Amino acid sequence: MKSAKSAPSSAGKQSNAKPEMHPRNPHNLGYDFAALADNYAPLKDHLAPNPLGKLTIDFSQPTAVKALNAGLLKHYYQVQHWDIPEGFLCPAVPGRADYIHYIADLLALDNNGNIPEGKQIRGLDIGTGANLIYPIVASQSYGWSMLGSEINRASYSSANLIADANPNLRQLVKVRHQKKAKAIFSGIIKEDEAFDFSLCNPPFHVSADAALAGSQKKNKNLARHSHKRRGKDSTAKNQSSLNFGGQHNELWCEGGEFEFVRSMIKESVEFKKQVTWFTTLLSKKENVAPLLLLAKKLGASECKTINMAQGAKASRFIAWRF
Ligand SMILES: C[S@@+](CC[C@H](N)C(=O)[O-])C[C@H]1O[C@@H](n2cnc3c(N)ncnc32)[C@H](O)[C@@H]1O
Repeated sequence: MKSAKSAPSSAGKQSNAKPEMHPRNPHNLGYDFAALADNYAPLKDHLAPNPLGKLTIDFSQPTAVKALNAGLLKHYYQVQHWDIPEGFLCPAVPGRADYIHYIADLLALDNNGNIPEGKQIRGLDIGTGANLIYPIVASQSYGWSMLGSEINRASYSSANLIADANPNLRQLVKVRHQKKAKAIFSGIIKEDEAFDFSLCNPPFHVSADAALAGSQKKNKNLARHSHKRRGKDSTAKNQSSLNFGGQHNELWCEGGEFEFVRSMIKESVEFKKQVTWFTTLLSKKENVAPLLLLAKKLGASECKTINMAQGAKASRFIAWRF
């Protein structure tokens, strides 16, 4: 494995993460809106000073969040053309980047503490979404080859369009359509393929109703914060708009994230010779112990929980290998 960077001493740390982003995360210092807009002009239309006179955007407005993302992806990841269809999940880039940097630390454990870089490192993103966010960050941060899988036709087409529109992505990123409703790895990983890791941001709600309620709660909070930040009236229109998008079938599946990851762990046994580290985000802390227990029962030789934090928000992913 080629390596240029060393993992920080916190590499592979399994608990008590500090409330800050990964040290290599370029979004650690917050958004420099002026610099982003200089590099991506459409963002200018969405900038306004907050009550303290600092430039910001209205985070409750989907078009503003989308413009911020396009600006971030251009500035930090050399993505010249990025767009998603209306209503699809618009990712918060800093948190997604954290997952990738912690995976790099995980891989460094088997590489004398050095972060492996280059296209010989292969990653698989289960459910890459219409936005292709993880393959973008992984390929442009570390030069890794990434395969994204996606079950939703429209998301699959959108992810492919993004890769096609950017030669730096197309060189390293492939997307495959998952045709089987219940499959995770099967139909995606070919017999002669091997991956250093898989990652996943699973659909986490148990039903369409729960997904809708979750989105509405999130948007209400954002509209309230945005109102405070910008000293503007928060309107009913703001509160009902889906700022971070997320078609319901992107955000929910039968049984929620627990069932999704349970299937993933069970299916991972069949692919244990082809994937070194299996990983997935878990939004609910209480799902960690039973799912890792299942992995152990099915023969995993090593299991980890990697805690992350973006400001006040704690998150985590689990990792297992055979
Ligand atoms: C929460 S979204 C994550 C999207 C994107 N990775 C992100 O982080 O913004 C989950 C995605 O998984 C997709 N999905 C659900 N089941 C799947 C499966 N069995 N195989 C591949 N993708 C699947 C959904 O269509 C959706 O795009």
